[in-house]
Amino acid sequence: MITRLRKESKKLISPIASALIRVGFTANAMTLTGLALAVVFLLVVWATRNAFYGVALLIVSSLADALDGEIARLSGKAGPFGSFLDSSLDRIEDTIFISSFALLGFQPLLVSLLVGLSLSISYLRAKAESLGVKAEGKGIIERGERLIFVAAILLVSPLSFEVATVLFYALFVLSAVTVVQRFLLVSSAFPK
Ligand SMILES: CC(C)CCC[C@@H](C)CCC[C@@H](C)CCC[C@@H](C)CCOC[C@@H](COP(=O)(O)O[C@@H]1[C@H](O)[C@H](OP(=O)(O)O)[C@@H](O)[C@H](O)[C@H]1O)OCC[C@H](C)CCC[C@H](C)CCC[C@H](C)CCCC(C)C
Ligand SMILES: Nc1ccn([C@@H]2O[C@H](COP(=O)(O)O)[C@@H](O)[C@H]2O)c(=O)n1
Ligand SMILES: [Mg+2]
Ligand SMILES: [Mg+2]
Repeated sequence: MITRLRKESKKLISPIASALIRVGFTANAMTLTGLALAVVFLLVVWATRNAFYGVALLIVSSLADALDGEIARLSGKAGPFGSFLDSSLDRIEDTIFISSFALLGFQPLLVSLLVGLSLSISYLRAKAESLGVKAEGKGIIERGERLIFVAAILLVSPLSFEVATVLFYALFVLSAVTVVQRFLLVSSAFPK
């Protein structure tokens, strides 16, 4: 869903990306910055057991994920390596952000299953694209939506663990639905 925001978000993202290019930031440096912020996020949540501080890091890391591509495009350096780096590090960041729930009292088994669902959503897109099937924008909960859910759960958990748990289960179910949607998208594209 949020992928459709891409055009609108350019108004916000492009000026920041241009300024960063002027001070010498490269797309790959921004992609790596997103990962570094995710690692710091995990250390902060581990040390404080309170996600409130981590949310700011998650937001900036997410912003870095939106910025890296824009820096690449505006500097005319978008390419296959950057695409590989961006998507690969996204998976590590997704793993880090979701795994932090285990530090906040969520059921570790469900947390690990949710990590698996999140990675499966992205794997199915990658496999679909390798078979020539477009999967971008397909599925009820893509990465942008997942990040928003994760941020909401982290923000709410210190205030009401019950509400955070409802959001966690909602994210879990929506992620499972997205896996099925993307699976059906690809399986229906080819003769059995
Ligand atoms: C109810 C309240 C308590 C709500 C609380 C939540 C708030 C705190 C808001 C949190 C916002 C923030 C945490 C998340 C939003 C930012 C996020 C939308 C930006 C990153 O978007 C994802 C990015 C991913 O696309 P990309 O092509 O780089 O990567 C692909 C993706 O990983 C695919 O995954 P999937 O398979 O689809 O799951 C992989 O398959 C692909 O391989 C891979 O390439 O998208 C980039 C462009 C976005 C579409 C544009 C959106 C930009 C944002 C609007 C920019 C602003 C974000 C600010 C940080 C928001 C500030 C919020 C404010 C503080 C409230
Ligand atoms: N280090 C990078 C990061 C990204 N790219 C290019 O941008 C595309 C992703 O754009 P987003 O707006 O979704 O981040 C990616 O597919 C690459 O083409 C890059 O070249 N180098
Ligand atoms: Mg990106
Ligand atoms: Mg990305």
